[in-house]
Amino acid sequence: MSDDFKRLAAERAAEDVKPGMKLGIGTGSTAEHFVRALGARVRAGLDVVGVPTSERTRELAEAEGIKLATLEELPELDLTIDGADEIDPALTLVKGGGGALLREKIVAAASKSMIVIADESKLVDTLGAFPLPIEVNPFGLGATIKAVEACFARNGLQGKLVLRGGSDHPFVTDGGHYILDAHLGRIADASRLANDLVAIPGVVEHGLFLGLAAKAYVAGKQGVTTVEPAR
Ligand SMILES: O=C(CO)[C@H](O)[C@H](O)COP(=O)(O)O
Repeated sequence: MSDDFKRLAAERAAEDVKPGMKLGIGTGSTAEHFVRALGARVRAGLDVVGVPTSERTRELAEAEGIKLATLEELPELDLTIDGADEIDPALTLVKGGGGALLREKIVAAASKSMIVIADESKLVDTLGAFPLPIEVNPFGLGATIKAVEACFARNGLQGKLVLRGGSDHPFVTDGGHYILDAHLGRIADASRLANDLVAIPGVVEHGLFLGLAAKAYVAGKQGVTTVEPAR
């Protein structure tokens, strides 16, 4: 069911793509539905160029026959379409469940607009039930973990910090980094936490996306709903 909702949201977003657009293309199972829907439109004659946010997305987009470029070649994009792990009423997101948060954030920030696609289970009142992914440089991992824990304490937060994949076989991102998943439960002030996390030298990026999403297409039993940021 949830996968059908993901597909519906993705197909709705594919309708917003206009000829000539330079597109950021997200990562994850919802984004994969978007890539397939976009591929169908491309094969029917739509001329667009996409910048993928992961190697996984690149492979699928290539297989779908979508013209691709890098962000070096196209540093300004019209629209990015991507999934999310959590979406709050301000359209602040938690992303990175699929491990692509760094490239996803760089691509979204280089886009004039970002549309989030999701099934309704991703809508939350307060972020934090989904573990917050924090991408870190492998160098000095122990010191970075201590600094991240101190940052949580300053922010009145506590919870397990788990190295994705475990210490024997850590998950490695497309950029060669590790991911720490922070089980915080509830993030009352995402903006403050985001600013504190990026100030830690070993932190490359975190999965809080603030002020990037213009709207979300969220699909559920009632069909696809357009969600805009609550002011
Ligand atoms: O941030 C992401 C990948 O880094 C994904 O957008 C997020 O994990 C949602 O995934 P899915 O669409 O599979 O539910």
